[in-house]
Amino acid sequence: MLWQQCLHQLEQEVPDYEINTWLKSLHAVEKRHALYLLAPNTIVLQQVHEQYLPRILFHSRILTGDNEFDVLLQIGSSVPATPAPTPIVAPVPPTAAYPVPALTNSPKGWQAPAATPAPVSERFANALNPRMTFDNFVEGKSNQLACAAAQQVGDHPDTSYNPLFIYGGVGLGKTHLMHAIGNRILEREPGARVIYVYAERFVNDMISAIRNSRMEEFKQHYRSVDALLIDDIQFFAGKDRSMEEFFHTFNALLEGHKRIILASDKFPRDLDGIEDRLKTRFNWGLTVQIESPDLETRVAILRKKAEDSGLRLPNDVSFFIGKRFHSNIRDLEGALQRVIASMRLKCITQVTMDFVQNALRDQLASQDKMVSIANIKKVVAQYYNIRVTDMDSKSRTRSLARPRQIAMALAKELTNHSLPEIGDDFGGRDHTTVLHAQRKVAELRESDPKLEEEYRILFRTLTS
Ligand SMILES: Nc1ncnc2c1ncn2[C@@H]1O[C@H](COP(=O)(O)OP(=O)(O)OP(=O)(O)O)[C@@H](O)[C@H]1O
Repeated sequence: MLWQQCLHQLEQEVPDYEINTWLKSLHAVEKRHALYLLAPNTIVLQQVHEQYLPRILFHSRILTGDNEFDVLLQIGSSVPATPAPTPIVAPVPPTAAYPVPALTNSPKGWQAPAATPAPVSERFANALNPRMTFDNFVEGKSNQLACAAAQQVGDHPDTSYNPLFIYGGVGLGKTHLMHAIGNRILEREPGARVIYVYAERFVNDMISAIRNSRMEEFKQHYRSVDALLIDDIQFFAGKDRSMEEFFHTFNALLEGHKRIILASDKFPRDLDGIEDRLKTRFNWGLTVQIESPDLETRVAILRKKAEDSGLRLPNDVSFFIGKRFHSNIRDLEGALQRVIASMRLKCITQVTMDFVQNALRDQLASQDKMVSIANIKKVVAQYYNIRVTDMDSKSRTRSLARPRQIAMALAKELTNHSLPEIGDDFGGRDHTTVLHAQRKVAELRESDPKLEEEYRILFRTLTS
């Protein structure tokens, strides 16, 4: 039960693929003021130890309210009958940005100093992820504006971009940018009170504050910050009391010239179930969108992430992965993580196309099902209100030829089929026709905003 609650908290801070790859492979046993986490092998043990242990310890102590609660990590499938006499792995020093209670090494294991109960406000606190910074955020056309605005807000306390509202589809970097802003503020003003929370956390904190008659403390906590960053604002939809409380928090912060940074999956006006007075306020500062990254940006992100993990990806491999995992960056990262995990398991140091195709076999198969040429033809035909058979016909009428060209360009961008294969699938056309279509569409996307918008809509429909 405790581990499930802990995982739930971690799911708000750690990408899904990391949760699935590392944390969900642990078997948890709670025993005598300790949580034993049993790892299936040394790779998982090492990764959990290096990356997540301070957070797990932090959440366990907050959740149990026991500042001496231990988390013990070991390999195996069962817990020894008596508690381990020495720490199974050495504690990781907590990072400054993440409020892990101070740890000391003791004969019993890891222990917090007995006389330092967590401040009550920590019950409401949530931390910034120090690994999400501007330095490791790769800029491209799709996120340039959002990134510039975020840097501005992080660098200048007196910015007029207040609130900064970032919106866009899943896994495109909104959360990363928010953490980067928070980390930048702390870098420049180490004493600043910066709080990052998911809207869900704000709501849960409020519910528990009401239940425990700590509403004043809750208000004080959220209204006394220098910067408040709230993610997934859409979660407030329909939660009237939370919206009311947030409305007052928002006003108090704005009046005090404190920074507010918000993120959501939609443009403020399109947020269903959110009060109008809030939507209007969301637009008072600057609203920026993050869009799906293009292939070059995906490849650049992939390379950066691989390099950060000490891996050099050959050109063909990075383009292959970048091309196949196109819908969002979280999936792209997931693919890379899977490749790295397979490499570690098989003790491989050089990555090849064959190895990657094998390591990602299941993911590629499900991608293939989603974005087949047949599906692209169907979706594009529906969108332009023409028949699917028109995609294969010889007609050169503009109303049919343009959608056909768009479908070919999408097939080139979203599938791994070669030009001749695509040509074949479009009524047996030559590969030069596909190449021409691809170039024409690229040119039109630059010069014709309407076509650019249509292309983006189709891209999103096919990849979401
Ligand atoms: N431009 C980028 N450069 C480097 N990493 C990125 C970039 N954009 C996103 N990422 C990474 O992709 C993952 C998903 O990003 P993030 O969690 O910020 O997405 P999100 O837009 O907040 O998604 P959701 O709405 O699902 O919460 C994170 O691990 C993040 O670090």
